[in-house]
Amino acid sequence: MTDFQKTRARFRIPDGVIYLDGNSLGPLPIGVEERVARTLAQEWGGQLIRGWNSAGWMVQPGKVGDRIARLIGAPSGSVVVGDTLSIKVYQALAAALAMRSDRRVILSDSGNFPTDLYMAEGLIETLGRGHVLKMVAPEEVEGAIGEDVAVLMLTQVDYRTGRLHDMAVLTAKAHAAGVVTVWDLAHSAGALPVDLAGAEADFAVGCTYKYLNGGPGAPAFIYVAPQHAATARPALSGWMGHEAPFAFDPSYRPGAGVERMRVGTPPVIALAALDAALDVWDEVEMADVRRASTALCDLFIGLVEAQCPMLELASPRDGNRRGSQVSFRHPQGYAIMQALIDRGVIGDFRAPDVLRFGFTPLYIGEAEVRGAVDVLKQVMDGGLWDRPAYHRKAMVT
Ligand SMILES: Cc1ncc(COP(=O)(O)O)c(C=O)c1O
Ligand SMILES: Nc1c(O)cccc1C(=O)C[C@H](N)C(=O)O
Repeated sequence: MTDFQKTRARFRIPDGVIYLDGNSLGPLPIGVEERVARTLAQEWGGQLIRGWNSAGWMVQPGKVGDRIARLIGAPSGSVVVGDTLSIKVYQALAAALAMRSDRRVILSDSGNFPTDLYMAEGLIETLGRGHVLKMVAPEEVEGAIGEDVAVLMLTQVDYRTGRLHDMAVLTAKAHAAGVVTVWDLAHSAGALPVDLAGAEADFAVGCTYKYLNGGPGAPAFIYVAPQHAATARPALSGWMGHEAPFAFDPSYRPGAGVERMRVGTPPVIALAALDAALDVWDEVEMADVRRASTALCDLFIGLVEAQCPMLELASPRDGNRRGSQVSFRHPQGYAIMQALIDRGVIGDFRAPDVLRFGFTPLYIGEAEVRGAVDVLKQVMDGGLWDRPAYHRKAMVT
């Protein structure tokens, strides 16, 4: 059984802050500071260009990928890390479309994160072959899977509501109709148990700055199912995905397996930070994380509904259908969130009216949940959100 008291001591959270936004940016794991300092001083400073070999910088994307693979039910050698999630979405979708070149529909849902949809739109234009992006409501996805669809592209956990798609059921339905699947695990990796191999997912991507605590701008990951890895077409054919980058061949030959999804030079310092951030997962069982996070979310929902009845639950009530976040709606959601942040309770706001709170037992416990609801009640009962400063929108919300 995981001891979450121990894992909490591994994160740097400022005094007086209740941090409920790890679903957007995870907090700083303490070991990261030392590791980055070592990478800078000993590796970059001491080894200079030799570090690509002697410090293992060149093989980091696959090594860190293997550590993430373990958390998402993927076999070793099937995940590689680098670039941003938007780029990885593009690559996975392009490779998936190439596998189903006789069809033209990309099916997604209105709960998907905008960048995934934007990248699909851009790819459609670049391909210029008449693909269409078909969007349906999340609950209509299953019924919309048919033999016209080339690729089903979904984010497993809805960034706004936390609603959780059943990956195994939707992937099986997709495969029965000859549809290739692309799963975005941005809000799932490190939040709940994911079983890519068990679900027989074709492609998956995700970011590492949320529940994996890799830091702002931490590189993304991509998974390619082993049976596709030797034939998947990497749309972004950069030299690091080449079979032999240092042969400096004038034409591209894809590298072995998932390595072909690498593009350019790996972000060595960010990868070192991420590698150190992943250490905490060596001590925890994902099933324990899930059990504890569901309990924290349930507790939060119960307390908010009892004490702040003017807020309307926007997340599924059933913990099995929810990720690791809880959202409530209120027309003054933005100002309410600013008032909370001002009082040390950090969640976030998503337009038009969603107050979003992420819970992870790695550093959040029952006391923080109760403390956050106390502050929320004070803000609501006292109308403390109704100040001009709380209505002014910041650049990043
Ligand atoms: C589902 C999803 N996809 C993509 C992104 C962002 O991608 P990127 O890391 O390229 O900014 C996010 C959050 O920022 C997200 O929640
Ligand atoms: N990636 C982000 C960023 O660069 C700035 C601000 C927020 C983010 C986020 O991660 C947003 C997040 N994906 C969301 O679910 O809203």
